[in-house]
Amino acid sequence: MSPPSDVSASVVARTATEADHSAPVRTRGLTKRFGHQIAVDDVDLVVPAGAVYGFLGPNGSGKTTTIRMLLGLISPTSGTVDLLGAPMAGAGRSEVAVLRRVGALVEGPAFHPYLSGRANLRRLEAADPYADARTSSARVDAALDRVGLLVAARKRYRAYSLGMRQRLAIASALLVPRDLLVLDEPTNGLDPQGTREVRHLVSDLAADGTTVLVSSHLLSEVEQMCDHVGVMDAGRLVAQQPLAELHAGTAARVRVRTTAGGADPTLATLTALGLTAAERQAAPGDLATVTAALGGVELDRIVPALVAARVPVLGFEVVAASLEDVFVSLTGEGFEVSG
Ligand SMILES: Nc1ncnc2c1ncn2[C@@H]1O[C@H](COP(=O)(O)OP(=O)(O)OP(=O)(O)O)[C@@H](O)[C@H]1O
Repeated sequence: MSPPSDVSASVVARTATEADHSAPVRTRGLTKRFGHQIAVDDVDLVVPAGAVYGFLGPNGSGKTTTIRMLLGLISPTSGTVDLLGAPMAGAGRSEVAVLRRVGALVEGPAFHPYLSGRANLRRLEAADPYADARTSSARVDAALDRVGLLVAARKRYRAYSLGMRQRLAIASALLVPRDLLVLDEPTNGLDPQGTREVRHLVSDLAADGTTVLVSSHLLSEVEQMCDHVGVMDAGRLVAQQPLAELHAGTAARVRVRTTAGGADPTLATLTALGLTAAERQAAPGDLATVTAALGGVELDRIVPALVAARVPVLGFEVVAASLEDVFVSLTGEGFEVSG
């Protein structure tokens, strides 16, 4: 679907002008086709240094495919990827060196249920041809400590809660120091407690200066965890902005409470002033609430115009559009807002 609103037009325009050459993740025209299907379509992703970047989009919108291309797990049909300032053109030595500084959780590692958390990480360490065996045990314990699992290090994996299992998976991505962490839907399938644990862990890692790219199909999660957001829809990146800017740029609506019944003149008055998408909802006790998008209409003209039209105004307020409104306008109906 093409971005329908003026909101989407402005945020996409911004994407094109954004020029941050120090960005830990930058793609240009990144595209992936599977047969006739375009899974990722001309994506210019820019993840600024130090950001917690929420890669948001409905299931099937192309997030995982994009992440797999970033990490060199599949090759793009066209377009380029720069990670930590270096072009990722193949599987050469320089690419491997860059990828050592990138921790990733795409499909979680397979953990052995009867081994402890610590023993599981040691197994993964032992399988890493680049790992220094002399520092292995210290690094395993540092990673366990980083995700708050040192006290449970000797417990068997199968006794771990869902949140602990996911934190162990993130620990496996932290066995060597990382400048960039890429997490694909890290809270998928977790209970609320596990989700909170992962969210806090991501905040802690970001506070230490690690840039984090985290994908999610849940708006509430991105709102709570991230400071930047990129929105995918049907393979296209339809918005990319700091979250605060997206909030600031959202169209405000006015809300009028009135007792005007019958042929209520409120809708017509607001529309005549230039407000758009006016809606009336009846409320108990002869009350009605009329809302409309403010657009560029001067606020101080509204109440006098309503009074002149003999609308009994019981209440008048301006409400900022929620991010949910913005994302629904970008990706259409059916976008999941929370889990
Ligand atoms: N290996 C593949 N072969 C064919 N089609 C694929 C392949 N991988 C992904 N696709 C298709 O590409 C599209 C994007 O999938 P992708 O997994 O990247 O989306 P997503 O946003 O990560 O969604 P989800 O959260 O459900 O994984 C989907 O229509 C999917 O069916």
